[in-house]
Amino acid sequence: MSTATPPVTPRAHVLVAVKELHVAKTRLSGVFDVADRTGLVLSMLRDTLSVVRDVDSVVGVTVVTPDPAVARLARSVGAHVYADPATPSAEVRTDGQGEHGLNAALAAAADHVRRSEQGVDVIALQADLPSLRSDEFGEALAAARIGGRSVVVDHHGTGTAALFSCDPSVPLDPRFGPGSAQRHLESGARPLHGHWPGLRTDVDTADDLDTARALGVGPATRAALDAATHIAASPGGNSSVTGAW
Ligand SMILES: Nc1nc2c(ncn2[C@@H]2O[C@H](COP(=O)(O)OP(=O)(O)OP(=O)(O)O)[C@@H](O)[C@H]2O)c(=O)[nH]1
Ligand SMILES: C=C(OP(=O)(O)O)C(=O)O
Repeated sequence: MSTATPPVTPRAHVLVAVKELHVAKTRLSGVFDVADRTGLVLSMLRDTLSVVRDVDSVVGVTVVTPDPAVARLARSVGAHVYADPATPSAEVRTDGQGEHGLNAALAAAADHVRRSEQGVDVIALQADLPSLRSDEFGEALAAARIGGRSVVVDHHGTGTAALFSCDPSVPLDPRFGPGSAQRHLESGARPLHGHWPGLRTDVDTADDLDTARALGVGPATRAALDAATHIAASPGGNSSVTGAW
């Protein structure tokens, strides 16, 4: 009789945070009206979740949100919801603590997942990755599994597309917010190197949207963009024709 320990199959749980829709994607407010902006946020979330769920070894996805419409969408595609008590909106915070609510909610959700699913890898992934491909996320996850805490820096080189904790003894310790790449690296997260343009392209501005469109966006985002009324041109971007993306 063999006494060899069977290999442990890696399992991952992905956390995706979305704030209250009425204050989401404010940097796109000069481009889309509130209804179209809300539609785009939900559509990018739908595409991001759909890709992540296709990745082998992803055993769970949790959307961290105070927003009921976001929670409904999450449940409708089989994701869990971790209720984040609404904090004062980032746009009205003047104390430099606008991201405190986000990081506290992600850390609490990560602890909750780790208590419920022993030994699972935990990843905080941006919600606005309409060009994400499952092979990119799978490769990044494999690289993260070398161990500890690691980070995929976004396409601007300043933000964080994804933060991984692939060691149950290492807390996720999220430090999202403007300039978060540097904070994650300075706090010991290992940078993951790979050609993952879709994973790195989080969409906050009209120029980001142009970058994502050039890569190709998922079907929900495509439909939202087709349906949207483009209210202003992207300064410096390709979207100079009002009404056409
Ligand atoms: N659950 C939760 N999610 C948050 C919170 N703050 C930000 N987020 C989400 O975290 C991600 C990055 O946030 P931001 O860049 O601040 O917001 P954004 O809506 O992407 O864009 P802007 O409004 O233009 O800053 C987005 O998916 C947000 O919806 C929060 O307090 N709670
Ligand atoms: C909050 C972040 O993202 P965004 O680029 O959406 O501001 C971040 O990169 O930490």
